[in-house]
Amino acid sequence: MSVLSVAELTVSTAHRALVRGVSFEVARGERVGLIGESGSGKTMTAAAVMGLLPEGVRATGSVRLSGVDGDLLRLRERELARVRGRRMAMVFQEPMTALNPAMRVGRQVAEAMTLHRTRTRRAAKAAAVELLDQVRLPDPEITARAYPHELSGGQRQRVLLAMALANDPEVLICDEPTTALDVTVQAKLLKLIRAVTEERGTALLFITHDLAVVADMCERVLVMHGGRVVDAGPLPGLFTSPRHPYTQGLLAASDLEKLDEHGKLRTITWNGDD
Ligand SMILES: Nc1ncnc2c1ncn2[C@@H]1O[C@H](COP(=O)(O)OP(=O)(O)OP(=O)(O)O)[C@@H](O)[C@H]1O
Repeated sequence: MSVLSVAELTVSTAHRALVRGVSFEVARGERVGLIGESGSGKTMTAAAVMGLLPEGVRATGSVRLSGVDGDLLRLRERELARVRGRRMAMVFQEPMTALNPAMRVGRQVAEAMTLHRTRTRRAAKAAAVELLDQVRLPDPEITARAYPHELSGGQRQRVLLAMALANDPEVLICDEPTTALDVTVQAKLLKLIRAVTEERGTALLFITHDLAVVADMCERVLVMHGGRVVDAGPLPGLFTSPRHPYTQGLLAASDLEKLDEHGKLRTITWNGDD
């Protein structure tokens, strides 16, 4: 059963279309990758789903989330605010802009819960420490009292992941969550995202331009080009025997020789072994 259903999504400014007629479904607990070159419309697709489009950019079509009546694109901001962060949540590329620099991280995680009234203030405080532990932050009680600037980039991304998971959303959207991190930190965070979504049965829409990452993370992939989904299919099949010329080109520009026997791309190495 699909938990997220996007149909004929078009996102445009007054002058041009940025996303054109995109349709896809994500099943409960499924991990779906959204790939394509820079500017292909991945972020705009996610922003439309989350109702976070920038000023002057509008969406048409429909976005449905299981358990929510009606089309998210037609909900009022107040109604949408009840869904966002509760039933679906997002982790962005740059954690510093998503965190409040003047608030201790434990409190920010707790507020994600009290805002939606899923926990009382006292319960949220304890749950925040537990969440920081679940995203494998060291000394969670101490980390909870830290300010964002006191943490490393990888640790801040873990805090954002904890906030995103705070209300146990059905859908988690990650937009290039590891791009700003170095390779070993990136690998650990990816493993964590995979583990926590698997444990909770959270559906994942994972945006990246890195084919190796999507091959490791996702069960299915959508390929975007020029605002459209030009190819889609299960992994590793779509990468081991790509049919669409655009997907073939993306793979040729990556490192196809490094496909291993399971069809996984191996462009990322962790000290030579994984
Ligand atoms: N605030 C905005 N107003 C108008 N157009 C925008 C805005 N932000 C991005 N765009 C345009 O929308 C198109 C799609 O951009 P989008 O960010 O969705 O691509 P992307 O595939 O996520 O790329 P990247 O991998 O670089 O993030 C691009 O042509 C971009 O220039």
